[in-house]
Amino acid sequence: MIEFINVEKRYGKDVLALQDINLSIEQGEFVAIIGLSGAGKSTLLRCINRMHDITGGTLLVDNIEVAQLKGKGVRKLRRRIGMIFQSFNLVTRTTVLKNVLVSFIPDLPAWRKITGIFSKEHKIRALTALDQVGILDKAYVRVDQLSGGQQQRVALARTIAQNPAIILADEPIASLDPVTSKQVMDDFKKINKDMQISVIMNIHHVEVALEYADRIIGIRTGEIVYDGHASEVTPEILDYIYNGKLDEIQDEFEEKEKEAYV
Ligand SMILES: Nc1ncnc2c1ncn2[C@@H]1O[C@H](COP(=O)(O)OP(=O)(O)OP(=O)(O)O)[C@@H](O)[C@H]1O
Repeated sequence: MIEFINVEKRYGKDVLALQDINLSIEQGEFVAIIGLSGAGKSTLLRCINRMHDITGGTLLVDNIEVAQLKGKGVRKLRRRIGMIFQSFNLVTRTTVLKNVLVSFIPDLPAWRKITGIFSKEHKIRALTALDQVGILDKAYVRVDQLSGGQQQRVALARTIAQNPAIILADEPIASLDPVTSKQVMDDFKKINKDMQISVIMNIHHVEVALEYADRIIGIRTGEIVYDGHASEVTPEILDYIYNGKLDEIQDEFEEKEKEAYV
């Protein structure tokens, strides 16, 4: 469970990125965070795994106060929390399997780290993760030979191979076309339902958020202005979250999607 209690995040003295954040996310939820650019979505996500430090309030992950953790504690926290980025963060010159195996490096004894020899168990876990996202047949293919959607699935396999309790996804489909986006979102949904992994996702595509997430959190200038079930989100609520600019944003995305097809 993730709990934000009166959380505040400032960057320097002047930028108040998050304020009065009170939130409780149970294990196994699929949550989409929506809001205008600059509203504070990434900041909220990145406070959970301590990529950013909060500057006020309390943030608990499974009853552990994240701000109190030191080196080893932070590493342990991050083993429980997978992170997926828009840009996939893969080593493209090497194989899919090697990219997934990389997630085991922190678990290896020193001699294995040096020789780069992974155990049979690690290989089985990596191949199982690839199977779970439907790209087992690509295990020995170089990443740079895959499509964007396939690369995002490799990133997802690398994350689930760690056996995380939570996956944070920061705009995971922003650089994908609509068809590929759907495949990747289906993977997230499957992983969430089958493995009970919590998924907390920042997403610009409102209609995708409403289709896939169970719960929507709307952020506007650093504050939560909506927190409820996806089925209860009305056009008025969206209008408020997006400060009346939703149509503008949708047009912009449609343009970008057209470009992705070219
Ligand atoms: N490292 C930083 N240093 C200073 N200000 C920052 C930093 N990161 C974010 N901010 C500011 O904090 C606010 C929230 O930014 P954040 O990136 O969390 O928004 P966002 O909703 O994720 O936006 P986007 O959708 O464009 O990614 C913005 O005003 C942003 O300029």
